Amino acid sequence: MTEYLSLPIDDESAERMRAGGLRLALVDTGDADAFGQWLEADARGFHQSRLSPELLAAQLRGLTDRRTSAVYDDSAADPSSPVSTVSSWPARLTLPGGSDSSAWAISAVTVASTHRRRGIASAMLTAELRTAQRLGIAVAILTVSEATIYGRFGFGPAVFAADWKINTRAAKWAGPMASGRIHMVPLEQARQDGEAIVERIRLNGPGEIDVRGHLWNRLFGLAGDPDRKKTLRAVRYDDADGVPQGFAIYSFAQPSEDFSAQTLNVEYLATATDDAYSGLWRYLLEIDLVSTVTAPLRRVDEPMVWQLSDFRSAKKDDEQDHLWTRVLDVKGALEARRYRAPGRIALEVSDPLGFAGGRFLLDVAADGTAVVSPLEGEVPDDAAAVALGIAELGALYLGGVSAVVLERAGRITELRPGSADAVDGAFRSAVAPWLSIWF
Ligand SMILES: CC(=O)SCCNC(=O)CCNC(=O)[C@H](O)C(C)(C)COP(=O)(O)OP(=O)(O)OC[C@H]1O[C@@H](n2cnc3c(N)ncnc32)[C@H](O)[C@@H]1OP(=O)(O)O
Repeated sequence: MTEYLSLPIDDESAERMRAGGLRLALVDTGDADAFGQWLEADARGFHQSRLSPELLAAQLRGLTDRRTSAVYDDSAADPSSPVSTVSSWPARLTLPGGSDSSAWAISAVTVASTHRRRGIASAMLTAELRTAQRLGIAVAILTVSEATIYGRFGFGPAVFAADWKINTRAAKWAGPMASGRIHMVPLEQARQDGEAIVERIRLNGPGEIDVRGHLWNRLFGLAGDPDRKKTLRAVRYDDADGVPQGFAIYSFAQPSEDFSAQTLNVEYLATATDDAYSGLWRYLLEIDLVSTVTAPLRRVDEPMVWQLSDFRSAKKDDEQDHLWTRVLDVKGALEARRYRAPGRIALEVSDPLGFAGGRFLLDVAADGTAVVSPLEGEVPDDAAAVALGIAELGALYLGGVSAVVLERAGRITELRPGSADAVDGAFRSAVAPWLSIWF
């Protein structure tokens, strides 16, 4: 489906921009000049360097599958350079229960520092949400630069990630001994073999999206960034039958004074089996001339910690919100996922922006599927009941946030005692949701 690329720009936001002397438009990603200016504006918005010719060429080639919007100020000194950027596409988001569904992924939200705080980002984001609704997509998602921006648009933090730091001089491997073997592989080969592995495991836990095209190439340093490519190494894990079951990409940072105390950074690690997981972690933790392994953007409940002789040798350097979720269609979103326990839950959802609020009854069957119907009148006697904002529903959606905690924080209200616990019984995921990349 490519309808999302050509659907006309949102009228309401275009009108709002026009009233302020600005022009909201779709960017033709086949026009190298216009799209090149957009890509430069995007890099400038995140305070990144100007794009090298290689990086520009790779992005011009690799990002054409995104709906690309810009705001222009025709009175500016350089009117061809956008004063605001955003891009979006329908990603496949893994939901609790092992299915996936279309989610509107929003990225590259920038407003030039000359034009900030005039409502441009608000116009762009509400345009994105209306566009997703017009396409019949029930949920919008994004990874954020700051946790302060998106709550007002109805997004809640739903997936968290941790940066791990392991002291490899203290950590001794105490986990299972893997039965397969590790192969050094060129980056191009890891990219090729890795694609099938990642596709095989994508539905294993909620929160992941399909990583393809430019995003996928970028992981391997194959998206026009020669500096990144220079530093990366790749290994593949094959099981005892010779079948590839995992891979890792990593790089080294060398300290100036002690050559035997280098830091290995795990750039990406994907495994399809527990055996591959043990094999690759053990390999990464036992490399010579390394005293520290850092592993950013990993699971908050990484099993590796339980495979070390010294539990304290692995610490979280950081743990923070990663994927934010915005429900645009309560029925569509809640019926797409599965639940852990049968029961009935009444949800009174408020949405100040008017996209998806209302009163709903969620009926979960014994097989974990659910039907959502509008709730009119009294809450049925046998139902739990909570009142919550759309951002809180977004936070709960993938099963990684506790309704009991949100209730204690005053973020959701129990309309019947014990209802937050009932929500958790149905909504929580056995494994913490995880998303392995930024987008
Ligand atoms: C998914 C992603 O791409 S995440 C990346 C987000 N982008 C960046 O971090 C790049 C640097 N920052 C920027 O480009 C801009 O500052 C943006 C995009 C964050 C905000 O753009 P603006 O056009 O200034 O926002 P806008 O004027 O629409 O602000 C809307 C509201 O959000 C608030 N707001 C905007 N930015 C921030 C912020 N960084 N922190 C807290 N509040 C903010 C505004 O004060 C305003 O509040 P109000 O409605 O109560 O008055």
